[in-house]
Amino acid sequence: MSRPEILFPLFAELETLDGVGPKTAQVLAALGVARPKDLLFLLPHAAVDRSRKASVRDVVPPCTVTVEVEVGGHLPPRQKGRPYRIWVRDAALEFQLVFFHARGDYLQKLLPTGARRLVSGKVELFDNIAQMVHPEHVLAPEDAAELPLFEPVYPLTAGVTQRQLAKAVGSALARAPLVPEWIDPNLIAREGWPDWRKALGEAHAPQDQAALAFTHPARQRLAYDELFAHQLTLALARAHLRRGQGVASRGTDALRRKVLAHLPYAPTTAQTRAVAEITQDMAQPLRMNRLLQGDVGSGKTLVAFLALLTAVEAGGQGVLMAPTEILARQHREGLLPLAESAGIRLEILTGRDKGAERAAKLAALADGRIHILVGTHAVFQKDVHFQDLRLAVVDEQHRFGVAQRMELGAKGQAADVLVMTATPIPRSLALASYGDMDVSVLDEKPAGRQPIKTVMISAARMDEVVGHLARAVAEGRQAYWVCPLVEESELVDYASAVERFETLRAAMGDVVGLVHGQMPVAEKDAAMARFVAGETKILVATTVIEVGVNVPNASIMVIERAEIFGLAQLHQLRGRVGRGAVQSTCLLVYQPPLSEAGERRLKVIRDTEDGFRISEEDLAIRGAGDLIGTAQSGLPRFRVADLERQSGLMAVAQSDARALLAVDPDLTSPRGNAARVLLWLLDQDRAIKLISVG
Ligand SMILES: Nc1ncnc2c1ncn2[C@@H]1O[C@H](COP(=O)(O)OP(=O)(O)OP(=O)(O)O)[C@@H](O)[C@H]1O
Repeated sequence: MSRPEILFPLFAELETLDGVGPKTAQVLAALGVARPKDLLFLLPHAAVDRSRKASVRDVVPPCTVTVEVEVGGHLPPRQKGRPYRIWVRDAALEFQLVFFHARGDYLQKLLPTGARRLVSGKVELFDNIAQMVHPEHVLAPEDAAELPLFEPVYPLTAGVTQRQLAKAVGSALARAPLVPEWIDPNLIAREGWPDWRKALGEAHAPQDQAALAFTHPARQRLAYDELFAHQLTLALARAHLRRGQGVASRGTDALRRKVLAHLPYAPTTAQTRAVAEITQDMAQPLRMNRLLQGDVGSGKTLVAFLALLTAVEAGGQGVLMAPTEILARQHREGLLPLAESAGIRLEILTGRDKGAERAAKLAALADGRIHILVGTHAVFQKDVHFQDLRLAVVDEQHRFGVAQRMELGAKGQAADVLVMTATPIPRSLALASYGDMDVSVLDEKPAGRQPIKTVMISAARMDEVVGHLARAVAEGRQAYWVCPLVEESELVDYASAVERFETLRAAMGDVVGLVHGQMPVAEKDAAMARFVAGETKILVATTVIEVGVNVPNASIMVIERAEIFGLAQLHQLRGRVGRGAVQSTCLLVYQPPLSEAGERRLKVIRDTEDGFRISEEDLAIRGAGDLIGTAQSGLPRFRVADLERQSGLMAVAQSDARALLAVDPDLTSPRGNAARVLLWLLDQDRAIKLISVG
């Protein structure tokens, strides 16, 4: 489907806008403004009161004021480095305009003696004389209308001025067409929201401070538009995936029974429930698109494996994709005995497989001799063919976005998709990231786990930390030691893993191992393997161990410079211990002095092990944009909507979007067509391609 014609002017080149040349266009591009329409959604974040006063005498300096003046006379600097002064007089008072490093001929032109000018800027008292240093605006009285009484302030990037931006926005606004309404009329009426064009006008021309608040109807509406477009995309993706002729994979329970009998423990209630939800979904002829969300250590891997067995029981194959080589290998090690007990073949495929060995694996995969494949991204390479892929499990996919999920489904005719994430996220964010999926939650940890003892300790007491560690190692325990960065940064004195490794090794000998992101993969694996085998007792690491690493015997976690880590990250890191039956300890080592905010954050970690609570606190402290690092999280970057403060709108948008698609799956009704316009405006048009009817 092509772009609606009414939107053409908004999709023209930026240079077609007033006051935008090639240079400005480049600067705007850095702001994420590619087309005139993007300017519409670049809302002012503040505004300056430029209401006209008769005299600077009417205000109490220092303060921004806008007055009309008559230029009295110029006082060029008598010495280099001194300012250039110009006497002016408003209705009641004489004062000075002050310029540093300004050229006299330029100022003579701007403010000729005897002329009348509207000047606006900050006045302050200097030697009891009112002065305005570098007025922000100087206008001829006949141009006064150019300066609104309440001047919007746009987020700026170097290289473009407020005035240029305001002009470009104005020019884009003039192109905003009358659009059909895409929001549910009942909702509009209930909320008292303006129509789209009016909302844009009001948001860009605030008349008072209240107009800048996220609660203002114009802003609420524009935020809702954004959330609605996003949820519509997710709902379309969901409908599309489910519509893709799914295969009903009905298990026989035969393999699962064998594996469960072999396990040294019983699944938790939550695991059993999740498996039931998943297998029920797999038995449907619709394609499954499901998220398995579970806090650290809640036992997601077993759930995924039982789902994979269901695919095999139904006569098909399954694949489990991990984000890193280390994790893929760990899954293989953990699952191999279980696969053997079920009498099926499980293989691993990563970027390291080459030549004849790889070819043999691919052949075995293509004719169905391999039942379950575990691996990295390599499992989705073009030449990897399954005989009958029924289920794709993706581990730790908070690094993927909706677009990648759409691609993933394309492998195998209509494989069911199960995504595992250990990142507990608040509901509003979960809806933003995973609104296209159905969700199973593991909200229970396996029995017998002891709470982790978490303490905050100053780096000044490093000797005690090392002493504690030495005693624990002597008792046969294992520990992780996490450092923030690999190489000593020139700017910030972060502890470096390499350096820490060397000092610990000097103190404790070769029971100390090292693993960091810059190491060659083979070395990394070998270091991990030595730790898993218990050959090394202390593993100094960077955050590469953050996600998913499982060494149940490790019961101590030292995190150095804990105050600079994010809460979610600390929670993930700490989750590496407390996986066995012994009491585990987590030492949050901070560099004093600890800031108030730093202390508050570390205390959150110290006081709870509940990932969902931690994520709520994190959201409260940091804000949604930061929370999972939007760029890599797949969480869309909302331009207008504020996920923290407008989170309520997200749920409304989701049900509204699903409701619209229920009655108009192809978006062909008048409201459906209006929604298409919205999707184009907000760069969600790829969703339209998912609709069968163009
Ligand atoms: N029901 C259970 N009872 C006891 N132990 C279990 C149970 N289920 C899983 N485990 C064990 O708990 C540990 C953690 O499981 P798993 O690695 O699947 O956690 P996870 O949910 O993937 O957590 P993370 O995201 O932190 O890696 C493993 O050693 C696993 O064998």
